Amino acid sequence: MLRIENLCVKIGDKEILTDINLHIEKGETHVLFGPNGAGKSTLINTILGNPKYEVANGSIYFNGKDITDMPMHERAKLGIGISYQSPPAISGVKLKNLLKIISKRDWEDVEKMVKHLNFEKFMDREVNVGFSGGEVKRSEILQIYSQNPDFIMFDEPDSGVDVENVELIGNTINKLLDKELKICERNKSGLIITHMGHILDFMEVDKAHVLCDGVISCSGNPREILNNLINHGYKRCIACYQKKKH
Ligand SMILES: Nc1ncnc2c1ncn2[C@@H]1O[C@H](COP(=O)(O)OP(=O)(O)OP(=O)(O)O)[C@@H](O)[C@H]1O
Repeated sequence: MLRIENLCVKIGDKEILTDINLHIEKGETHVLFGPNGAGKSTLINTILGNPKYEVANGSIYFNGKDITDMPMHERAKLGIGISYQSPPAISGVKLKNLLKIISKRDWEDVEKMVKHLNFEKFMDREVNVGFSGGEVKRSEILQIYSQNPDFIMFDEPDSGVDVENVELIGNTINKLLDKELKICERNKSGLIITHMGHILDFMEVDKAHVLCDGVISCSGNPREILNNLINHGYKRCIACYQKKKH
């Protein structure tokens, strides 16, 4: 579904991502770990086509199509979506009305999801205005469910969220990514960015990557990598990346 080859990304004169290779098949969900400033947001913004990020080298393919130079709105039309870490508040627009505009699903299904996320009382409120951290995450999940893209990036869906809501968000992401189906029957793929991996207690992912200083320093079994991070922090990953670099 998504293939990234030898991607180098700059902001101004500064190279932020170096030689990124990433392949996420249809039906797969990958997780991206990395310390602060590693380049995780840069990677997802580049996949989205945010013009602030310049692709200095390499290519991005989506369902076989080269989207490296494609504008953001066309990528969205192809089925690339994001659930943001800190989306803006939209004064004057009720959540219910926004959902009616962006939704590609039957309204009945959206209402079922509203109920599942215990979000009924937020439908008549202005989007994200005065929402707590956990409420913003649920609002984002609801919006991405309504838009129904095929490839979904979740930027830190578990940060600032209490245990009950991490479980609810994890279960909902599982639903969004067709996790109840066999991998060959799924139509969705995902990329999840997380610092500490709490969300992984409630969902299955297929592969993990660690990004250090703009380089993917290792990829492999998510649980193994997460246990390593819990026990040793990013120190070992940075040492590993420095060994590879020299
Ligand atoms: N406009 C900019 N000019 C120069 N450097 C920038 C600019 N925007 C981002 N950077 C740098 O790019 C690097 C990667 O930032 P990015 O936000 O992608 O990291 P991240 O892994 O998402 O971090 P975090 O986990 O803290 O959110 C950082 O060193 C950051 O300072």
